[in-house]
Amino acid sequence: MSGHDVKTAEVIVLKDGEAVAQHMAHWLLEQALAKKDGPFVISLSGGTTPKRLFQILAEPDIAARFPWSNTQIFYGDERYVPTSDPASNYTMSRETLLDHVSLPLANVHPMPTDADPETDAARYQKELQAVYGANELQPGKPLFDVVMLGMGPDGHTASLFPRQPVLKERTKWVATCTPDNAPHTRLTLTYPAIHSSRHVVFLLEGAGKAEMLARVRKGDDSLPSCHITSEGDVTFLIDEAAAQDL
Ligand SMILES: O=C1O[C@H](COP(=O)(O)O)[C@@H](O)[C@H](O)[C@H]1O
Repeated sequence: MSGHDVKTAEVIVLKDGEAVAQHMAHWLLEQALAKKDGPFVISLSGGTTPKRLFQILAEPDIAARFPWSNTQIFYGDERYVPTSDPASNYTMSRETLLDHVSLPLANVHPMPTDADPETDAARYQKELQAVYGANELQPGKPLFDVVMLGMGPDGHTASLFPRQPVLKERTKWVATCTPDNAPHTRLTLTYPAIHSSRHVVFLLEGAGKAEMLARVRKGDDSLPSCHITSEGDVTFLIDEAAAQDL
């Protein structure tokens, strides 16, 4: 996988959403097994796209080989709702994946949503810092092995929404965002936190993603997804429907 930003990113096109989810699951297993010098740290994306991937990771064939005890699970964004709310990204991942594998509880890091958004963003940053082992991001020492991302119909990714102050955040690792046209306040990783990664992988499927993806690849910098970078590599793993305007 190669390319430090969305314009130079490798684009892998597979037949359909099932093929994308299968490819990602096997690739993640390889990455996790290859990680020998510390924990395998992953940030999961939210929304509906990763659901099938999570189910595949929970199937016995992969789940039995995945080094769960060496894996730390974080989230790229969260809707500021209780975990009982069906909009919770954490809850979707728990129901499809976490409840079905031998992952120590201490290795799962849902974004907290029980104080207030600013306090909880700061708490989550501290939780990341504890696993990272430092309070400042250092080039050459990526925070994440893998950051999974999706993309919304307005070009948002994680909860980096168009025109929001969070897009200018260069210091915090986690921040709040209250989008104009989405129902919930969000917590989100910021650009610098996502940049501190070995691999960023956008998972996109369906014709609904096609136009936005084409605009991102052409460099429409009004779209938050356009500004995603990684000190490692950025890859688009997409299906044929999402690729139709490329
Ligand atoms: O709001 C969100 O949307 C994007 C895309 O979601 P999807 O349902 O089209 O897969 C997602 O990546 C982000 O994490 C989420 O919170």
